[in-house]
Amino acid sequence: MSEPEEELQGEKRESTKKKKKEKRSGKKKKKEEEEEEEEEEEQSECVVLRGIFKLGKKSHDVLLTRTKLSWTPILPETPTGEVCVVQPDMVLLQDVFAVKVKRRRGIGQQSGGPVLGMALFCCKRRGRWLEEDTLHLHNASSEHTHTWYNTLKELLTGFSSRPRYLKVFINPSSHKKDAVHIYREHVAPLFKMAEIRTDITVTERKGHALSVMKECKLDEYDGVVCVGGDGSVAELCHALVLRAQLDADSPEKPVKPVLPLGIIPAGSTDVVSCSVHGVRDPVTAALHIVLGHLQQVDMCSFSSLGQLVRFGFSAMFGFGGRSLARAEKKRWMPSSRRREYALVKTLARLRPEDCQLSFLPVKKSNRDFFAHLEHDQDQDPESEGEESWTTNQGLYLSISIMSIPCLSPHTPQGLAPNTSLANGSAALIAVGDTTRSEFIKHLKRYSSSSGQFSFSFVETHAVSAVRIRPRSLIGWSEEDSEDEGESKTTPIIQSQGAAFPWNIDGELVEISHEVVVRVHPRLITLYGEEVDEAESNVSCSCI
Ligand SMILES: Nc1ncnc2c1ncn2[C@@H]1O[C@H](COP(=O)(O)OP(=O)(O)OP(=O)(O)O)[C@@H](O)[C@H]1O
Repeated sequence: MSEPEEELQGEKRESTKKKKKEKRSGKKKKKEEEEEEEEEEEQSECVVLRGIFKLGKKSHDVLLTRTKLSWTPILPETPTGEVCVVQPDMVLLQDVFAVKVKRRRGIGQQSGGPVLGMALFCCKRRGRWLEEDTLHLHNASSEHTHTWYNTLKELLTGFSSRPRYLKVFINPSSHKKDAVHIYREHVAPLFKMAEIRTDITVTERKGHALSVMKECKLDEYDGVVCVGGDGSVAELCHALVLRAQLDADSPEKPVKPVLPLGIIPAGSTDVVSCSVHGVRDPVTAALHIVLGHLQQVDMCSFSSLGQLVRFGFSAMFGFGGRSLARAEKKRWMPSSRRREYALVKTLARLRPEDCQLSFLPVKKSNRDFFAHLEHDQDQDPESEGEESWTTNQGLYLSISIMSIPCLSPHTPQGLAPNTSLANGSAALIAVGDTTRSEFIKHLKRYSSSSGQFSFSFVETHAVSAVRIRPRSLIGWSEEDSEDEGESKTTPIIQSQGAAFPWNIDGELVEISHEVVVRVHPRLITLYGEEVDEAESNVSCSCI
């Protein structure tokens, strides 16, 4: 064998050896990790405390591990000596949000009193509803009870995602004007029980929350809470991202806010709240916050002529925008009547938009990447996995871009059931020109089970960006002002001449020129969890 050949063989042997070594060390590492996991599991299942408490009238053998508290009734021996095996009941500590020492107190007595035992305040699940539940454990020994109380408190402080200090914004003008009452009645008592401090701002006008968020000292808080409807939620989400951008001195690129946002629903539709809770319920929402359930959520930026309009979750152009613009002009009507009136009127004057629609589809591999991404991984896939822009010119009755499914009691599976909270893309739903009756058929299917997209005039795509360039110069104001009277609302973007109404997260935004929408994967963290369907108890009778 010649020298170079020998060298080559040597190199090959070396590389095979290296590979084998790497494989061995990989296997070793995996084994070590598995052993560590097992050890952790064993440790968490190790009994931390064991003692006797009365639950109800019966004495129980109570065990506390790092993850759960379980109890089994202590049964007297049967005369035959038979052993009766009873399965223990248990509560996971991840569902416990407070523990208190119980004392016997006379009328008017504020403190002291003999110890009776402990009360554990937990969260019980009923479908998607979270409810408060209390577990009473009685033992008159002060020492025994305090040992358990202190240990439980220490274990509960280990849940690092649970907030201790929250900045709360309440919109007193939301929907039925009962946001303050909802907060006081259903949310404040839970926060108090969980020893969460709050700093409350009752907003006085549109944009108030945004201006407070731009200036307040954020680092002392663990989270922000919004009590209001979708408009308030949108303002706070926008404010959180803007503030993060300002803090990071990043005027171009959106920056992920450090603080999560909790949403207490007090609006008329509560689409964002429904999408992360599955129900419109202030107690469920408050318990997600108290227990620190975090869900990362994709957001979009909406810009026109290179200027940021706002950050948000959804936008509707065409029918959705025009319908909202009509509803806004009848603000004095009750919200459900207003919505029905606007829907019917917009259907009666149904007309397509002549525009150029361009979009950047998301590659399947990119969607899979997000589906498998772990919560704590922080990669920037925005630049990856995109195909090239697709452009269509034509007539559209409606174009929607939604980065969340937009669940609501009216549309239990969402306006965009084909997207999820954190899949790194948005659903583009483009409804081409068709007859009024076909369009109504398509709309009606949203409130039933499915099939809303199985029409030849509807196309859907998973996208990372969309550009809509209206061709017609006839905007909203020119066409509709003569029969609608004066607008009582001020659009966020004032424009000169004809402008097109956009519905961005339920807020009316009037824009004259093209709009570019970009998806920003997992840009914001909300308190809640991914749900696939909202509970529905309403039906819309207007169409
Ligand atoms: N005190 C206030 N008076 C008037 N508007 C306010 C006040 N505080 C906040 N706002 C603004 O009101 C707008 C609408 O609020 P919100 O979405 O909470 O109520 P809603 O429109 O009744 O609910 P929904 O959007 O679910 O129909 C938001 O843009 C918010 O900035």
